Amino acid sequence: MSMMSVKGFDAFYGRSQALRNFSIELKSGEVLCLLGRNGAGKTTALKTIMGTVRPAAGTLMLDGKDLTGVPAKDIPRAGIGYVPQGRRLFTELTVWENLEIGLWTRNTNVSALDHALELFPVLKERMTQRSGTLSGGEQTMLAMARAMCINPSVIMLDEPTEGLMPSAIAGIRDAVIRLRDEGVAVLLVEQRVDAVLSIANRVAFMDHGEIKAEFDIEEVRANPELLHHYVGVGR
Ligand SMILES: Nc1ncnc2c1ncn2[C@@H]1O[C@H](COP(=O)(O)OP(=O)(O)OP(=O)(O)O)[C@@H](O)[C@H]1O
Repeated sequence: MSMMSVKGFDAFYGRSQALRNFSIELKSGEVLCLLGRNGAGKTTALKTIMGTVRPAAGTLMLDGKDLTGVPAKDIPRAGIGYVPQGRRLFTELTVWENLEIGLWTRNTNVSALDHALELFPVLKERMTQRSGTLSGGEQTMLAMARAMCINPSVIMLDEPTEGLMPSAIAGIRDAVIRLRDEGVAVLLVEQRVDAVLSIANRVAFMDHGEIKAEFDIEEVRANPELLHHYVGVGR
């Protein structure tokens, strides 16, 4: 049973504070949705966990291992997969080459790749295609498959369905649910209320770099005005 724990992250861009005492706990087999208005600090929270933004204070633990201050390049090796906003694929490289980079990252073997392709069979037929020419949904699937190639205990997804058609969104949602059911801990930044309600186990509301409140999804379903209250969205 895997567990990631972030405690008391502060982060700054110059003199402006982007994270304030940011703390979350995430267990294997659950999806925690991070919700907040534009600029609340959601992406910064993920980048700070990945080590590309250095926290001024706070600790990061994964399965009892202290990852605080570990260089960004070693975070995926420790088992944290990341699908950044906009996917960040190597668009000039083929599907296979992008996946290979995932495998090299943690020296995982082909079983990790087989598993990723089982989740996203559409990629199997496109291994030699340049990834920049994939559809938006396929690109997101490739970014998720690449993250799966490290056999992650935790996977963090930053608005994976942004800009996708409804049919592609459903595919991504199913994939996230499968990852969760396989015991991966999922941290999801997602704006779509219907997606949040259908896949999250818990919701953490963020504002001005801080977690303001956290609820089990049942509480949010029973009190949808919470969404309006914290992020200004209705149903
Ligand atoms: N590289 C940077 N340099 C300076 N300020 C930054 C930088 N990146 C983000 N910020 C600022 O930090 C704050 C938090 O940004 P962040 O991208 O984490 O928010 P977000 O909640 O992910 O927003 P969105 O929903 O719009 O993606 C914003 O005020 C943003 O302008």
